[in-house]
Amino acid sequence: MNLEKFKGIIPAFYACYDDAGEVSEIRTKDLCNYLYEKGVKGLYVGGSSGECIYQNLEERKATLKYVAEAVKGKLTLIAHVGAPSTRESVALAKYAEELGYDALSAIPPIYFKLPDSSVIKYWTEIMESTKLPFIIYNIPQTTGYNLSLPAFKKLIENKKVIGVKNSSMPVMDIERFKAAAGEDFIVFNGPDEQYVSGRVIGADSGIGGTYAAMPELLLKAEEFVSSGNFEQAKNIQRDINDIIIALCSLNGHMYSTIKELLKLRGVNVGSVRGPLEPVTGEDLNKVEEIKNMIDQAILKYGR
Ligand SMILES: CC(=O)N[C@@H]([C@@H](O)[C@H](O)[C@H](O)CO)[C@@H](O)CC(=O)C(=O)O
Repeated sequence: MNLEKFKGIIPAFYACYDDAGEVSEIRTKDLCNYLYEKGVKGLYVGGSSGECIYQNLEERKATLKYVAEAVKGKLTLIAHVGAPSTRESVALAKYAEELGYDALSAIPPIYFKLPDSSVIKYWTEIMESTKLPFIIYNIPQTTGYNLSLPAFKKLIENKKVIGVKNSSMPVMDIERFKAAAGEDFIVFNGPDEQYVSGRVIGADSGIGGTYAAMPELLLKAEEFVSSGNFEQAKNIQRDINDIIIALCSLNGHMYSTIKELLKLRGVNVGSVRGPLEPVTGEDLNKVEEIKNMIDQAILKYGR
């Protein structure tokens, strides 16, 4: 399979709500068009940034549909279909296939601590439900499940597995997954704070939750890495990290800060859904300062 379409900057897509907190078609499409115009490679739809665990099946299907209607054929589309039950995940997977998505992906099962055998069975049942390729999603800090190398090796025996989105913090995990799976396989860097190091140690591409807040900077970081300009890659990563720390420093959840920031950048996707908390009071004024940090960095590196 030609994996080129998965290589590049792939923002994790945010849940887009109207002012009443319902999934919004128009705002979903606005964010798609905004990111397309910025030049990203694809979208990872309905993952952590998509607030998937706070949405019901119909809402998740609606988002998959609105995104496909807006940018199918223009961007690589990966549907995150991880859900509390296998049944729901399979329903989402089949729907994503109908809509023409390029690949599926899923977190491991949540809430119950299940053995490797159950996790592998869950992922395999999703894979077997469609003809689409599958990208494993390893994110131990939120799911409590840390994908081991033996479990990974077992999973990649299935040729439908074309990649892993690795959000665990040790960059060495990326190196080990890449070493085990080889060239004909995509390892996605998950932690945006180490995009550059993830790429240098073996990641082929990146999917991230802060990319949509500052796509220009991630695209530039990728340009520096792929052209071998490691001094500038290191510098831009430092600026990206200052921005991520600022995004996490306000009184609401990071996604809420990012959504306020996006309003200032010209695209309104509403706010977050509880139990995530919105940014309030004085802290709302600080979002402007974060926008200025991004603007300054864009000017500094040129894009
Ligand atoms: C734990 C977590 O949310 N990790 C994010 C990161 O991109 C994260 O937002 C970023 O590194 C800032 O900490 C991604 O790996 C996952 C993600 O964005 C998604 O699935 O939507």
